[in-house]
Amino acid sequence: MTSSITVMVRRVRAHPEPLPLPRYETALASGMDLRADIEGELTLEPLDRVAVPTGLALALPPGYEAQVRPRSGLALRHGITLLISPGTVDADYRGEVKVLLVNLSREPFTLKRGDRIAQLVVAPVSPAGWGEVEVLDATERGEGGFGSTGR
Ligand SMILES: O=c1ccn([C@H]2C[C@H](O)[C@@H](COP(=O)(O)OP(=O)(O)OP(=O)(O)O)O2)c(=O)[nH]1
Repeated sequence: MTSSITVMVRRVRAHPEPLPLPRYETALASGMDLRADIEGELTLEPLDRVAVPTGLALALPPGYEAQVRPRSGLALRHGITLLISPGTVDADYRGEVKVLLVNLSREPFTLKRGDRIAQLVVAPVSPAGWGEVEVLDATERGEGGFGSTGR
């Protein structure tokens, strides 16, 4: 069992019926579902793109990020998928977390208030510096990529 960290969260939209905070649905889940904090409904026509508000602003501890990732079920059922995946929420970002969606289906897609539209994965990050060299160390993979190991 790994220890958990505390992420400070602020609701940025006042509403008489606030949405529940994201939570892990199972004991070992890595993502917490984000909900659409919209008034009523929002319809995306085919190829429409929109930054859907979640109503949440975060203060992640230094050394952490949050990744906005698609939910596979949503993509499969409705043909709607995240335009930018994963999105990155930086530890110093204090604005509202938004989910970038594009409707890739041929049909309009309607979101309702509280629909779970993406998942948030909180993860540690290592700051990296550059070590510039003329020759990189040899590895088994070498320059092979993009399917070089077969199907
Ligand atoms: O799916 C996303 C992606 C980003 N963000 C917020 C949090 C992040 O910290 C900020 C900036 O994101 P990013 O660094 O990806 O954007 P950029 O295009 O590089 O803009 P900037 O110049 O503001 O960094 O926008 C979201 O709310 N949802």
